Amino acid sequence: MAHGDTSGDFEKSPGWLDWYDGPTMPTFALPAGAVDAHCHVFGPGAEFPYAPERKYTPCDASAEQLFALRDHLGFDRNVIVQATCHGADNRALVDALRRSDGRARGVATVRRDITDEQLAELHAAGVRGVRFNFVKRLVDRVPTDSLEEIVAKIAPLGWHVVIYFEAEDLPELYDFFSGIPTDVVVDHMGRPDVTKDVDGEEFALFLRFMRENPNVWTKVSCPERLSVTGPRALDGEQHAYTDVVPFARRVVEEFPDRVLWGTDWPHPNLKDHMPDDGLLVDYIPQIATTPELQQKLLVDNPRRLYWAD
Ligand SMILES: O=C(O)/C=C(\CC(=O)C(=O)O)C(=O)O
Repeated sequence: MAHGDTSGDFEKSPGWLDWYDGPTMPTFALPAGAVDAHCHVFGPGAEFPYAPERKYTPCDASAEQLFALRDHLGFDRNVIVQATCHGADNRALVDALRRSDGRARGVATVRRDITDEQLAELHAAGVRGVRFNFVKRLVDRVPTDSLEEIVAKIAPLGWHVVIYFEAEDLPELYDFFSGIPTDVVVDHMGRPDVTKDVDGEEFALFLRFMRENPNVWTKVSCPERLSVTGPRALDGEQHAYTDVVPFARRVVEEFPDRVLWGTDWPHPNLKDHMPDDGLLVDYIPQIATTPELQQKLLVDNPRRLYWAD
């Protein structure tokens, strides 16, 4: 289970939970061509140092380890998302994309002074989007000021914008997000508080946001991050995270052509437990209940967004 201290000059944040070693083989057979549309690579720190401005230091999670997990779980492809521990230094991401033989696309983090040449280089490596993190514990300041400037630069490339925020911040950011002209992908359904009613005001606002903005997609991922009651995806549990299921199912059923799913491996910043990724895959049929919905969620939608060319 332990992956040792991070190599190089880095020491993991206190209490850091390492990714689950030896995940089970999922019972749910993924459809051919399935995409894990939200995962990360971390370092290795000795080769790709963590960013000085990071809010946490993870354990290493290399491209080889990610691709081994992909093959074990039965995914065909990955979308690798830049995490805040690497800041706007996309070298680990680009290295992983280049090693993937075209089987991974990326979402980068860039600063407003990025040049067209640098963007072209990222595009050639397989980057198709930029991520803006509005989760306050992960960044020094929310990127409202730089977003418009960066979007103007990436829109001509056909890229989209990934936003990560907490449900309680959506009211304040609603109009701003609604003004983004490119496709927009919201991480983890905008992190709903699942102790609240799925028919309540908070989640209704998120559903309205998707309804009013047909360019908005969302990842129905990370039940392990959102769940309060569990049960956890451990010890063979086939009905994990039941409190998150109604939220994710609602989104999949109302917006079947604008949903994505990913493992979130190596699951940064989990405090409570580290899920068995095989059992996380077994969570999928609880939220996408028919083969048609599964095909859209896992194959058709991510391919349309990331492998259109
Ligand atoms: O991996 C995720 O999606 C969630 C994260 C980490 C993250 O997004 C980041 O560091 O950029 C979180 O909630 O801490």
